[in-house]
Amino acid sequence: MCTAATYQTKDFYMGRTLDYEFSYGEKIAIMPRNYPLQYRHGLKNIEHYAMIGMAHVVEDYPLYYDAVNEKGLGMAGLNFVGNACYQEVKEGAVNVAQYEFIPWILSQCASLNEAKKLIQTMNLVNTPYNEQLPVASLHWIIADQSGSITVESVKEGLNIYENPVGVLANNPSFDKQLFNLNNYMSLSPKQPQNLFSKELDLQTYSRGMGALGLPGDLSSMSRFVRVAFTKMNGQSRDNERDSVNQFFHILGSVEQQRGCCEVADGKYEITIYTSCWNSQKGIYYYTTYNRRQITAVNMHKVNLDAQQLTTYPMLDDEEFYEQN
Ligand SMILES: C[C@H](CCC(=O)NCCS(=O)(=O)O)[C@H]1CC[C@H]2[C@@H]3[C@H](O)C[C@@H]4C[C@H](O)CC[C@]4(C)[C@H]3C[C@H](O)[C@]12C
Repeated sequence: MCTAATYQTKDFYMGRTLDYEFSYGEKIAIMPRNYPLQYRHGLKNIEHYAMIGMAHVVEDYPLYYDAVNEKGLGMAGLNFVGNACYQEVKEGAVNVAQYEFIPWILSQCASLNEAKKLIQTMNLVNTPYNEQLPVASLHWIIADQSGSITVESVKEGLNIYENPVGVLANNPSFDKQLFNLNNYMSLSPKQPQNLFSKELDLQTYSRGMGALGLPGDLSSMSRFVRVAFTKMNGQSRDNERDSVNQFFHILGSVEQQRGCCEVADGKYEITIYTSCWNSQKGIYYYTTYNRRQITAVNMHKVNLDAQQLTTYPMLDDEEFYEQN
């Protein structure tokens, strides 16, 4: 399972949890403007926007899971197993392999509006990166300060949904996730009133009773509701430290602890990492299952006019702060 969210304070933040039972080996990868970005089906854009994100890097090529570009447009791919369906390669079409979708958009689009237009021109195809790697079954959230969309390639074609919540989880399709929120409209951070019956003297005997009914399980439908509620009601000051901290708390509401979600005998899905980027500043923050300390990589600290990819290992060891 995975969950992605956006968050607006003074700056615009976005990120995701990456939940899985094994890791492909992740790195934080900065693709500078002159990295020779070539596409599988013949498209090329040599000079492009720079981007930073989490990727599995093969042969110096970043297979991005999530990333943000220097213009503040961000994107994350989340599992959409059983629903994702890509096209066959078509002669004469703008064929974009599923693993190229993130760099294809982020290298060319400075805003969500530009992304919406570019997506209309694309034929998203099922080409795998190589024979060792499967075709990933994903759907995507794309967002900047102006809003969010969800992109789902299904057997009927490409669906592009406005995403007014700025949240994405896994199955089912986004329209159903959004509709499901109707079931929770009475939830509130305030204490409830007794609307149950005038004849009964019902009392609020604990704080937090306004959110009674907020689903606490790990299913994606429930995580969608939980993150939406936490994000929509969460409060923080608007400076960097408080915004980033608050963002990690929002996604912390759907973290997966080892042991609670068994996917095969003795195999458990966990939150391998959580990311949060500041779209304006190009800073990519992350925590991992073992490293709760927030770690930051700033894309503007490398030469963004270079040609080579810069990668940083995803640090995964906890450093306890010894106070005495
Ligand atoms: C498994 C990851 C998604 C995690 C997730 O959504 N879990 C939910 C599980 S469930 O639905 O609820 O069952 C996805 C997100 C991004 C994916 C990776 C990226 O798409 C980049 C490449 C794409 C290649 O085709 C396959 C390897 C890969 C390196 C992908 C491996 C895997 O599919 C990743 C890592």
